[in-house]
Amino acid sequence: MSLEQAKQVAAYRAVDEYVMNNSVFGVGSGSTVVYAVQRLAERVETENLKVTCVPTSFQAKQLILKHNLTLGELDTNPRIDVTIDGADEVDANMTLIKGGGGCLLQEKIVASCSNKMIVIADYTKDSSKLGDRYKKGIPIEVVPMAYVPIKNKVIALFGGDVKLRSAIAKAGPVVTDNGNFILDWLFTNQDLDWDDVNKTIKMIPGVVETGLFVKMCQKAYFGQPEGNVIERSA
Ligand SMILES: O=C[C@H](O)[C@H](O)[C@H](O)COP(=O)(O)O
Repeated sequence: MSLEQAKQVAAYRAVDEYVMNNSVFGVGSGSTVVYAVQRLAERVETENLKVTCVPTSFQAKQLILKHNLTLGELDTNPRIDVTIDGADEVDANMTLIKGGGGCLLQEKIVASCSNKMIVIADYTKDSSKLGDRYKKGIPIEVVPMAYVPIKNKVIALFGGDVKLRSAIAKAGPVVTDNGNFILDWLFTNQDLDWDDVNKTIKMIPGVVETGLFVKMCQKAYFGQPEGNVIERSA
């Protein structure tokens, strides 16, 4: 079974178990979420479900529109029943690294407004400690003018190295959906207190959000090479 099929089985399982009629659904971002929205669209069609979808990125909004699903926003739907989102890595304590695809701020806002946050991923995201498998570091979304002092402060506080993320199809840095830059912090100590790290980095002026999701996710589904799905709960 391919990696894509592993993503698909996890996404389908989560949507089948968690999305209910007359509910508000937070739509995460990334390649795995594409399958979740596909499955939701099938269920809306066949079961005539009424679901309002709140996006976590430009990509998520486009997915909702493409499948003719009902688009909502936090102004009108400040409470979300369940958000289903991908992750770059999930550790044994259900702490997540997110933002590998440049989306993390709106994802964290929507997750924070959700009764439940469910992660869908393939088996390569399942780790014991952060950094075991995801080697690109922890994304930090920053206000552009502050990226150099933030980089220096993160290194002084916690060590490792920090890189400004470069765009691929554009000269210069990645610019997020919110007009900010992304720093990737390549940490070396895997035994840090991630709750403390998250709070400390967030207090640096100019930091908008970190890709560390601590105590936010209740359940993760990992699609396996054999086609089965492994679940982990917080
Ligand atoms: O920035 C992107 C988001 O945080 C994604 O949810 C995360 O990178 C996982 O994406 P994928 O499902 O493509 O591995």
